[in-house]
Amino acid sequence: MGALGLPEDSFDAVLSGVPRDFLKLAHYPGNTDGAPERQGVGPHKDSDILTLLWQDETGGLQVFLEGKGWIDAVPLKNSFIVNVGETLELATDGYLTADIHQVVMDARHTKSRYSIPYFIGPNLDLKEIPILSLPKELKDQARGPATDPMNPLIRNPGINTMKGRLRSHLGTTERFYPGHYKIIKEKGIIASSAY
Ligand SMILES: O=C(O)CCC(=O)C(=O)O
Ligand SMILES: [Fe+2]
Repeated sequence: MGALGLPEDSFDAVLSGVPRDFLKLAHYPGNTDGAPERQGVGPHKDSDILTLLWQDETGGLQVFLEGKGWIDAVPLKNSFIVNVGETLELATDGYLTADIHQVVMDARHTKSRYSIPYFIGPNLDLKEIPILSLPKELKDQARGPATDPMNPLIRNPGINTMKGRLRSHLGTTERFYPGHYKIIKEKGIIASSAY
């Protein structure tokens, strides 16, 4: 919050409440037969506040840059990737934007990829994510949250988190939330994701 020119406690309401952070251990099998693509993670934004992501030296993670397309997030030893999540995009009214990323195990990646994302999530009991009162010079640069009809950013953190979970685990969604599954399949409004 200090980096945004705000008091350190400005985001306490979003960070408080029952713990809802989680850590995932991911394994993507290597692409050993030269197929154009093997199992990865489809393009998505993380729905949380921030993600701290450790990846091994295999590579496979890509970030979408406007005007440039997909670029490799080349592994840097002893470093973490920090993804801005949808919650921060909503809270800063689009001053910070959640990055669109994917994992593509193309023919370059013959070895298994291991990654450990740590998702820092919002208080699920809040009714809505508040908009932070950014200093004028930052506020002037805020473009408003993205309005992609394929991935609506929902201000209620419980519903937005649920959106992320449903699209991540389509098999479970089909079995226990058949109505939601139908919407995802028919309208495609929730892109594929691991989160
Ligand atoms: O495994 C990775 O490197 C990224 C996974 C990811 O983007 C996610 O789980 O949200
Ligand atoms: Fe992600």
